[in-house]
Amino acid sequence: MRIVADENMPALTPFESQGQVTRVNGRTLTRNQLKDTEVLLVRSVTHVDRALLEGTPVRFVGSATIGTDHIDRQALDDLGIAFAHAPGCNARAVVEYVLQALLLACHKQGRSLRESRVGIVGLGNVGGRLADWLNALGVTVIGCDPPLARAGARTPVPLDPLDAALEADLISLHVPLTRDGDDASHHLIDAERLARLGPEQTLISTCRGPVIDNRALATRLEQEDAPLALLDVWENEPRPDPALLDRVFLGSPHVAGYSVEGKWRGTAMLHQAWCRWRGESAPEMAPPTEGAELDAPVHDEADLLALLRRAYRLHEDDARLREAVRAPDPGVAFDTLRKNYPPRHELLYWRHRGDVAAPFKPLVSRLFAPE
Ligand SMILES: NC(=O)c1ccc[n+]([C@@H]2O[C@H](COP(=O)([O-])OP(=O)(O)OC[C@H]3O[C@@H](n4cnc5c(N)ncnc54)[C@H](O)[C@@H]3O)[C@@H](O)[C@H]2O)c1
Ligand SMILES: O=C(O)[C@H](O)[C@H](O)COP(=O)(O)O
Repeated sequence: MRIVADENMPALTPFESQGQVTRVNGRTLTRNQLKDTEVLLVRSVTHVDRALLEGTPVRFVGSATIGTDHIDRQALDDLGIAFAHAPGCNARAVVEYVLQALLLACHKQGRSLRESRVGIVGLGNVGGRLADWLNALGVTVIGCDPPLARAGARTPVPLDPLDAALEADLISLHVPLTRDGDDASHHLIDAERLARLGPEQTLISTCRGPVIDNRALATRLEQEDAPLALLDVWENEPRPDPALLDRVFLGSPHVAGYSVEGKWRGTAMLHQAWCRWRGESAPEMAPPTEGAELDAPVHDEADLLALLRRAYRLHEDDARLREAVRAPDPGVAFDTLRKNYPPRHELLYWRHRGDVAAPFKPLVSRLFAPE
């Protein structure tokens, strides 16, 4: 069994014990590299479509990601190729990132997160968990998720229209990138919606770059009454617009979900799906943990931010990205940052020590609780 896998995919040992694994650059993968391949394992940088797969022996494609906008599902169906991805694999890492982003934005704007209203657009694995954690902190959350609303799904917060969520003090986007249908999210946040955001508001995006019209955002951020913006994802990755990066409060190179555990779960979920597809029982999975101690009392929001920064420092990603866009080849520099990303553990890897004031207890217990 010949397996081709993205070179940035960790924890491939279970695949290596059942096949011959070749690691490739996912960004430049071509059909020629798949001529003897039955299994293709990708991440979000590989466009998987008919042109890549037609005429190859590939029968199973796995993407170790939550998002699937890089996969042409219709083409896979037409070619009779099985597909699996990894829903929720790195959701926890993204929510930890967003919680830090919210606290940093509040600090910058001189407001308290607990007294602010947060709009969450998309209440799936990431947005739903974020809503739950913010509820636990006593924050008022305005949720927007038309597909869940239509399905009458149970959600951690009541659902409102998009325009209501966009009136919140801080807004965080968690929708898949889609281009068709009633809920299409391409340029969901366009010039007209950006014009309605004011200087006291914050816009955070960790979903996909094209959900915000980046050119319109760069123009809006030049204006005096601009909102604050924090972006992990960009149009035209790996070459985000340097003018836009200049104007955002904090930016990072699409790494909100880049925890050791999130990446590990992504590969493990594909291995389980592959086993099931082969008619074998799927092995149990549990990410490796070491349970190191993290001593961090929490009495106020500054302490909560300090606790989150013990595990991960968003400012470091911001500094690295600003340097990368000035490199001779910014696209290569962006991808190199992601390839050589320093190990970052989710909070559940640590054991928390230290006094926690009553208003913070429900959230802190969630931060360190296993799934
Ligand atoms: N930056 C990163 O590292 C990173 C990591 C993980 C996921 N992501 C992105 O975040 C997205 C969300 O992740 P998730 O795990 O929560 O996905 P999910 O599929 O669990 O949830 C997405 C939710 O968005 C809702 N939705 C769809 N269209 C909508 C619209 N137009 N308006 C409002 N809601 C809408 C869906 O009903 C669903 O509940 C992924 O699709 C992926 O693109 C980015
Ligand atoms: O959708 C996701 O899970 C993430 O956006 C994605 O995994 C980011 O990492 P990449 O696949 O580009 O390495």
